[in-house]
Amino acid sequence: MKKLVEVVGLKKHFPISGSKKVVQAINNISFHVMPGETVGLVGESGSGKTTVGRCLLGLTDVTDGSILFEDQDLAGPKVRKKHLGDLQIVFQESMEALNPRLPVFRSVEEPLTTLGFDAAARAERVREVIDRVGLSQRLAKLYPAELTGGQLQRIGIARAIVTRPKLLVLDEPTSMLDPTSRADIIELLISLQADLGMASLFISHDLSTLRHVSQRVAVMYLGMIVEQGPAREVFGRPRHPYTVGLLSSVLLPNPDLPRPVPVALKGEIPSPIDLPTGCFLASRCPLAIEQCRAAMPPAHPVGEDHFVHCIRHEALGHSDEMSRVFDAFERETERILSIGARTN
Ligand SMILES: Nc1ncnc2c1ncn2[C@@H]1O[C@H](COP(=O)(O)OP(=O)(O)OP(=O)(O)O)[C@@H](O)[C@H]1O
Repeated sequence: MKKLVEVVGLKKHFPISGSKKVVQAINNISFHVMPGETVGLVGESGSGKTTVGRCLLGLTDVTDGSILFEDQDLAGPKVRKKHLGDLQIVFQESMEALNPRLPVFRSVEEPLTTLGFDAAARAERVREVIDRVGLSQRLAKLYPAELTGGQLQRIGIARAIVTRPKLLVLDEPTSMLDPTSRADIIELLISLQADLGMASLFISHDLSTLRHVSQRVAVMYLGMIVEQGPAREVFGRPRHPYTVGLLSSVLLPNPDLPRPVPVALKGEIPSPIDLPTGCFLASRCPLAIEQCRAAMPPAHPVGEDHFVHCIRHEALGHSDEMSRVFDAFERETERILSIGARTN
C-alpha cells in the first residue's frame, strides 16, 4: 500500500535572537503514516512532538528534510494548496483555534470558506459534522465561552473533520480534560477514524492513551525518534532504554506496582541548544558505554517494522522484573480507560 505521509530526515532549528546558537527542536527524524492508521508520537515535554505536527501542517517552515504527502513534496506551494483540506489539526485547547467573538458554527465552517465552498454546501457540512461529534445543533449557535471543555474539544474536532481530511494531527487532544471527558473524546476519535477512514498522528505524553489508540508508535527524545514500531511491541517489549525508563516512570506514583524500575534514567535532560555528541541519552543511561558518547547510533532493526537508535539494545535484555512492570502498565491502561466507560 502507498504511504500517505512520509517524513524524511526532518530537521527544525529555531534561531535565538542575539545569539549564533539555535534551539535544535527536531534532529533528523524519519517516519511514515499509512492510510487509515494511527501513529502515536510520544515523548516528554520539550521533546519536539508539537513541532513535528506544526511542520506537517505547514504552520512552521522546516530547516531541512522533506515531508511527502501521497508521494508529493509539501514544500511546493502548489502541492500544499492542493492538499489544504487533506491535513487538519486538533489542538490541545480548541478554545485557541476558535474566534471568541463568533458563534462556534462559524469557526467550524471557516476551513470550507478557505476551500471555496458555497454557503449552502458549508451549512450542510457543518450540520453533518456537529451531529457526527455528538453535539446538538443548538450548541453550535453558542459562543466558545458558553461551552464546556469537552464540548469545545468536540467543536475543535468538528472543525478539523469538516474538510474530510486524510490525515488528522491530534496534538494532546485530551490532556486538558477530566477523566470522563477524556475517555469520551478518545472513543469519539476512534469511531470517527473507523467511519471516515482517516489516518492520524496522535501526539501525547500519555502512554496509556497512546497504547489504546495507536497501531504504531514513535518515541521522541530531544528531537530524535529513538524507537519506533508496532504499538504492542514498543509498549510490550520496548528495546530502547529511554522507552523503558519512560514506561517505568508512569508506574512510579503507584506504590503497589513493582520496583525498582528496570531502567532508572539519571540526571537532567541536556539542553536542545547544546546537544552532546553521540547518543543524546548517554549522560542519563545506565547502560551507556564509551562508544555511545562517540557517535550517534544508527537505526537498528529489532523486529518487523521496529527500529531503535541504540547500540546497547541487546544489553537491555528482557528480565522477569521488566515483564512484571509491563504487565502492570497494561493493567493501569485498562483501569484508566475504564473510568469513562463506568461513568457513562
Ligand atoms: N517558536 C519557538 N522558538 C524557539 N524554540 C521553540 C519554539 N517552539 C518550540 N521551541 C523549542 O523546541 C523544543 C521542542 O518543543 P515542542 O513544543 O515541539 O515540544 P513538545 O514535545 O511538543 O513539548 P510539550 O509536550 O511541552 O508541548 C523545545 O525545546 C521548545 O522550547
